[in-house]
Amino acid sequence: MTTTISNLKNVYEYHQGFGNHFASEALKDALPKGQNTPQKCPYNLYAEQLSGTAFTVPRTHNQRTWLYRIRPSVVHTPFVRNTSVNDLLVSKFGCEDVLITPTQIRWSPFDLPGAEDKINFVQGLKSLAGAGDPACRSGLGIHIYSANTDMGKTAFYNSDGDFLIVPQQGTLDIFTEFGKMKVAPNEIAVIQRGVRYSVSLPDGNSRGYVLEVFGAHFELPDLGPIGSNGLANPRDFLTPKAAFEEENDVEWQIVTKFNGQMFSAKQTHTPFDVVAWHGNYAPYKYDLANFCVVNSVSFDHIDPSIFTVLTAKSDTPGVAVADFVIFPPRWAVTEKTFRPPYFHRNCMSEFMGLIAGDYDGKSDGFSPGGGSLHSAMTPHGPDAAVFEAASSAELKPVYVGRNNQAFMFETSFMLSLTHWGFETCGKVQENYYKAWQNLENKFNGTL
Ligand SMILES: O=C(O)Cc1cc(O)ccc1O
Ligand SMILES: [Fe+2]
Repeated sequence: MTTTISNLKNVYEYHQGFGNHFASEALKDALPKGQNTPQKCPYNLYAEQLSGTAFTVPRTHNQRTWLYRIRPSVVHTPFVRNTSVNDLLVSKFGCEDVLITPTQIRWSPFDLPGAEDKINFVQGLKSLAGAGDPACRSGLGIHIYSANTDMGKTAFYNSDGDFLIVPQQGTLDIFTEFGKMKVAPNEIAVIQRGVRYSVSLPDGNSRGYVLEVFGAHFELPDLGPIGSNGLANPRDFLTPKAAFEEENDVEWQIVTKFNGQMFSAKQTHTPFDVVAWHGNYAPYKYDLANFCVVNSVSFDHIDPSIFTVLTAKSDTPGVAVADFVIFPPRWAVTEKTFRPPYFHRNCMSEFMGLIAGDYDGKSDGFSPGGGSLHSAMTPHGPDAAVFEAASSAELKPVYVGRNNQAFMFETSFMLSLTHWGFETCGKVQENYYKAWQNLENKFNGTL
């Protein structure tokens, strides 16, 4: 017999704030008072802790949540290797068959699934590039997803790292153990290691980008002399409030990526049975329109670190495993300045994607749903057309694209490419290098 009782309270309601310790109840008094593990929990719920950091890290870094649920998540059959879920999601960049090149790469928009294909979010994830290995808790993966089907009674959790998800087309309706959140293009979501979720696609065809970090969690960047406000403000981060369903005698599949391999297990109850939770390890979303842009109001092009939304720090101060950086709509007002991105070679590697509109560094060929990779020490910068136009443009204040939203995953790791990303996807633009070939010698020897 099947019973599904949906508790509609709190659905798409959110707690506000970044990194807060929240207390969330879908039923009144479902959280134990004054302790975590009472002999009997309210409503006969089971107490379960989800740890996001080692127990013993410094208190300021400690992340964990207590979940009060109808059944503990251990009630499932053994995990079995399941290669049919997805074999294009790659994690072991140090040892798998990957490709290495310093050359500049640009991808045309990645294909949406064909109408005859039924691809859900987990099946639609494909790796483009990455570094390191989840087993050593070090490195990152850069993936895209392209999907058109709800996950239904399949829940996914990533045992390897945190996902920062950047939808480019189609809203993601995500049922997590912590509650439900809707994430539309121009919003992002972070779903940490271990958190179970199922993605529905109310708009059908959906596409986006994923940054996976293996050994770190995302933080707000330090603001230095900027002071205590600006960039991504903590109160604009939204974590779902507890919302649960009760469902028995219904088959659920739990899928996990564990040390780079896909596994699945079965259980006969919903994993979304958390009636209450408290703690600071919980998924969240953020609307990029809330980013408070800080930039030069006098002269010169400032480094893109001013646009950092979130950073996953390495153990070296100031050096990120990966930064999530955006190029949001903003006023450009600098005087006597070449305003677009400068020519440069960076010790970091830069993967870029485009959510909507244009990017001021490129005149064409960089399109929403596509991407580019400029790896460590590989030269890049404005294309010839952008250089010509910006070198003689009138420097009045201009608003840079009301609907533009480009972003960058910037990493201190050196990235390898997957076969799918470099070959099979068929989206790599052979002629990308030509974007710069018309930059002529204009040297005239006199001032
Ligand atoms: O390469 C890019 O387009 C990203 C970028 C933008 C910018 O304004 C300065 C440096 C940089 O790497
Ligand atoms: Fe760059």
